[in-house]
Amino acid sequence: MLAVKDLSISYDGRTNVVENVSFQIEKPSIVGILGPNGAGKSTLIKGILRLIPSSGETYYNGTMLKNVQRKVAYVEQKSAIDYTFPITVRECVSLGLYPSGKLFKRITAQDWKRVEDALKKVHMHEYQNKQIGALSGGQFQRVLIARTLVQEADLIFLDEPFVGIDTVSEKIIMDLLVEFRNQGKTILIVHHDLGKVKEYFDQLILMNKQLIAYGDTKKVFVEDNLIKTYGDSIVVKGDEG
Ligand SMILES: Nc1ncnc2c1ncn2[C@@H]1O[C@H](COP(=O)(O)OP(=O)(O)OP(=O)(O)O)[C@@H](O)[C@H]1O
Repeated sequence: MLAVKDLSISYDGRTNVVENVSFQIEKPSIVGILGPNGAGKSTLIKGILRLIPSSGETYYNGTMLKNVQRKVAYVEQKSAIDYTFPITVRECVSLGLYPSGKLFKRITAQDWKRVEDALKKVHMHEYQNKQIGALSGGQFQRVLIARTLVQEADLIFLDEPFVGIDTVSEKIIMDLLVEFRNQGKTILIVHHDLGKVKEYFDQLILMNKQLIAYGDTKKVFVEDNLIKTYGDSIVVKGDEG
């Protein structure tokens, strides 16, 4: 279970961009984090992970999150990643073996087998010796998901993983995330395409600096909450399509 309590984050020490956010994810789920541009979605994830200073507390299965980092994976927004870094696909995935950054630990044959198996899962095995810079956006996102698989993370944070990627990659990733959820993992995804929300997410967190609503998608993804989150201009689609 993930519990976030009273999380507030400010970049300048004066104005909060995330304010007093509290929520709980009780069971293994695929959770969408939704809100307009600048709502603080990426900041919320970084604050939960303590990548930036935040006030408040975060627990995973009753333990403070910072004490279970081995079990937590984070795939940042594509725009924040340096594609020119000279590293092959299999080396990139192997970083998941030692998330604490012990780069020089010897990687055993068994470890490489795990890397290869993970690459097969995302249909990227034949690219394993290519440089990451040679991949398409969707292929690279699949490699990053393979890295979380190798890490054996139980709690996975993905920031806009489907932006600018092909539909084949999106389907491969989504199928794997469903498999992860069925194995007991929880995945939180910053997402902005409202069209696929009901299809993709078990639970939602709606926010606009403050939390608007959270819980089961069926209950939360309703017109009233969407207007509170996005404002009156939002066009809410009915169930017919
Ligand atoms: N490193 C930073 N320094 C200062 N301000 C920042 C920084 N990162 C984000 N902000 C500001 O914090 C607010 C929330 O940004 P954030 O990126 O978390 O929103 P978001 O909901 O993820 O937006 P988007 O959907 O556009 O990616 C915005 O006003 C943004 O300008």
